[in-house]
Amino acid sequence: MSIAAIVSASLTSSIIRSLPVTSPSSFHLTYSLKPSSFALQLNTAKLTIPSLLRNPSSRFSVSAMSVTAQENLSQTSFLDQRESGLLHFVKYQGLGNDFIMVNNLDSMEPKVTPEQAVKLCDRNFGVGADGVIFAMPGCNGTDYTMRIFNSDGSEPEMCGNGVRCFAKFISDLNNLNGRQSFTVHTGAGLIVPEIQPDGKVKVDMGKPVLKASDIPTKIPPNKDQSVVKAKIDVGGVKWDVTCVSMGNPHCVTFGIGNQNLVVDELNLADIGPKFEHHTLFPARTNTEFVQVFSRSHLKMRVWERGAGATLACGTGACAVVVAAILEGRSERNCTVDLPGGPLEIEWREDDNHVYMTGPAEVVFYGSVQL
Ligand SMILES: N[C@@H](CCC[C@H](N)C(=O)O)C(=O)O
Repeated sequence: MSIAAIVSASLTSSIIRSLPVTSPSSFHLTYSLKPSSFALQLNTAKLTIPSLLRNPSSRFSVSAMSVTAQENLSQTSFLDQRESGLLHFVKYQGLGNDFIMVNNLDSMEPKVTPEQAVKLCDRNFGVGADGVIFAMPGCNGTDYTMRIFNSDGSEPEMCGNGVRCFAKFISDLNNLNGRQSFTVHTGAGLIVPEIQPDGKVKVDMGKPVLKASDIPTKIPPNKDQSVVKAKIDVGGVKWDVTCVSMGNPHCVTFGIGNQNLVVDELNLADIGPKFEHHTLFPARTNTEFVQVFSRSHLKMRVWERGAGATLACGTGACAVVVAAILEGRSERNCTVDLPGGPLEIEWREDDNHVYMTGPAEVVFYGSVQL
């Protein structure tokens, strides 16, 4: 696998949308190894980049592109790599949780295998991402289906930051005729994102699952089958944990006994894998370590199943607020600070659904040979 092109590290989605991409003969690209000095020079308007992604058959012929590199990038090899077997993608990030988004709207079969996803996600030898997300046709009456591979190639049921990126990706790919909300089928069931006037995405994440066997966890449950404030031994230390599924499994800890966590002091790379692979979690687990600032302001760090330490986890932030409420530590509306920035989370009493609001942005458009 080799990266054939990386386009536009600093251009925003709206600028990209308005960029005129022309017929092959008039497409001219000035490529620099430094993203900040990248420039795209185009002539008359015919196709937009999103329209190229929408209609693979109308993709430009790369052999007609003129490439100029400031450093000694071989023009021939750069173009040769783009002749066949290319995957066109858009890289998105939600609070630094980053994804390679694939237009898979013409098939229910992912265009990338789990093994290829591992290579694509590699930050040294690939594009670099926490996961690969596929936008697929809807099923069970939904508008779309979202599937995701973690950076280790495993397939989780859901991804909160990913579904916000998915919403922006879909609105770029498809003319939604002013509609800002649609339904998405996921492994966690029906998810409903809504793009807000300020560009952030609010997502109805559905109901949290609290029944131990459904999360799943083997921690002996309370009488109501939930696992709230249970003690488990991880790495020789007795941690207090509450377990929540947001479609995918989460183990939330506010610390050890009455000691409040200072999350910046944690050695996540040491303790995270011990939770993830603990025998009490038969499907492995995502783990959130939480510090409470006030009843409406929490701070968390996450060790994700199949992806390790990430800058943010949307389902994790939802699980954290559910756990904080169950443990009597917070109100139903909270700001959750993550290493990549804050998310607004609400666990609504009337419908028992969790709502997540946060950003999702384009990082760059690119093509890669699989
Ligand atoms: N980062 C995601 C969660 C992605 C899936 C997770 N690693 C799992 O295996 O469950 C989020 O924002 O929710």
